[in-house]
Amino acid sequence: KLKRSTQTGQYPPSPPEHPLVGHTLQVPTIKTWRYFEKLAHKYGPIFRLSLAGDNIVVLSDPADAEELLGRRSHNYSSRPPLVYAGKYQSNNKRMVLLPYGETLRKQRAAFHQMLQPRVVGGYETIQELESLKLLHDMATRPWDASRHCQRFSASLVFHLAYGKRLGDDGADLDAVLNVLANFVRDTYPGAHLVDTFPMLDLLPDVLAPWRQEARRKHITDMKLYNRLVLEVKARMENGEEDLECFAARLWDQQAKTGFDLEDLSYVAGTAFEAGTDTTAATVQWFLMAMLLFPETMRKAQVELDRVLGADGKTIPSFSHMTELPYCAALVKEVFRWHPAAPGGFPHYSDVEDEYKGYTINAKTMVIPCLWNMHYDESRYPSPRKFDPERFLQAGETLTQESLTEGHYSFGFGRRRCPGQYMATKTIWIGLTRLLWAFDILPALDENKRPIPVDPDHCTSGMTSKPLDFPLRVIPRSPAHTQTILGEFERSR
Ligand code: HEM
Repeated sequence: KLKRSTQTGQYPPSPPEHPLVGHTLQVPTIKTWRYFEKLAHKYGPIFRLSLAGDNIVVLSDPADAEELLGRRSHNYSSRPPLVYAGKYQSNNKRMVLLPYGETLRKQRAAFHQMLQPRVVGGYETIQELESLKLLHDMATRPWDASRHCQRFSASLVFHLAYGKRLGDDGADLDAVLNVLANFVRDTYPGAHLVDTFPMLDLLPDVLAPWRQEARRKHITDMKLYNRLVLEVKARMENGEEDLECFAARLWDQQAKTGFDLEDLSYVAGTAFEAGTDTTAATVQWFLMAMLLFPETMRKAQVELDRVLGADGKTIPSFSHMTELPYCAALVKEVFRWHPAAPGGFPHYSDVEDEYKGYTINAKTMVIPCLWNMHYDESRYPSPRKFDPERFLQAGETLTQESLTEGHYSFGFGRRRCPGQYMATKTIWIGLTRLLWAFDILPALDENKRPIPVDPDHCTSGMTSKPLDFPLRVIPRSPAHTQTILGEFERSR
């Protein structure tokens, strides 16, 4: 629990707290960001919570996040330590959970090399191929939209990491989705008692069965990730020298980076873990937005027909991006309207700091609440309305990089998402092609009335996506379907 410091200023405001357990019993474990929204209205853009022994400061104004997590990033670039998921399940090597230091620096450098704006153009072929498969799946099995979104994201990042596609029902897909499900569960706040009471880590193995369980998960994850990167190595040795994927680049540079098999496996695997759910959630939020704000879909389709012709013969590709400003604005509005990680990823401070007259203790979890930033009336008028026009009025020139700007969905400072340029292009091609190909409409009940959908019906956790909702995905014309089926056949 926070104690009043003697020399420095006061702590940020906070709701009344219990003398022993702080705010632990008040903070809901589901849709925590909506609770943060209420607190920000009452206590302002910087407030404090004390949760199960952790000091937390929640930031709701991007200017504060840019100052603390950006300009003062030397102090706010760590992550809260997780004994179960970080130390044992990940052997202190999983990037998303790493404290600030040498291992993180090396892993981020490897990511940067593979994902900086200058090189992401190299992945366009993969993105066009996987988004074509998404259209094909939607056209042939429209009732399974949510699974197609999952597959699109998983297969794309898998392809990028290991240079091969995920089969529809292959063992790889199940195995990697299983690792992902474990990871999401085990890093959720409160998932393991030892992370609330780190003292429990002092217990010997016989009294701490959770430790063996976490180590077993590490071994299972490693078996899969080792196999995948070793397969890439074998392919390179068997003559596929031009294999274009993360794992291949990591093997190329191994002498320089000094990564061992385990490091290499984690770096490639991390791309998959961090990139899959976030991308899938964004596509699913888009589908829901189209049901709720159909006029924005129509406007995008008018723009697409003007640029590509209304005959359904030309599928949009990256070469059309600058001619489609409304589609780009719509993509940005999806990131704004429902960020995939609405609560924000926690950063962690190393030493005590002073900001706007407040003391922020060492070892404080600093959470940039993306939801509050995106629902600030003064920045985004009528924030609940999905309105791409808000990004067009600024009159900015459109570049691929600008898709990451104007919203905060990729976080802040030195821990900002290293996949952001790749991710925005994936989302752009996926969404633009869906808009070109389909009318995305509410499902109808037995009386032919639209079945309402509610964005509040969503999952909670580090990422959030809508719970399955009914919808109709209808090809815009037989010619559109013909083009999709024809192009898909040619791509096989
Ligand atoms: C729409 C898709 C995506 C969204 C919304 C998203 C969002 C985020 C956010 C909010 C963070 C935390 C930033 C912070 O701590 O301030 C993050 C971290 C991360 N993202 Fe993404 N991401 C997406 C896709 C991807 C992809 C495709 C990759 C890799 C290919 C990726 C790799 C990572 C990694 C490795 C981290 C951890 C960085 C660190 O801890 O230093 N992400 N992402």
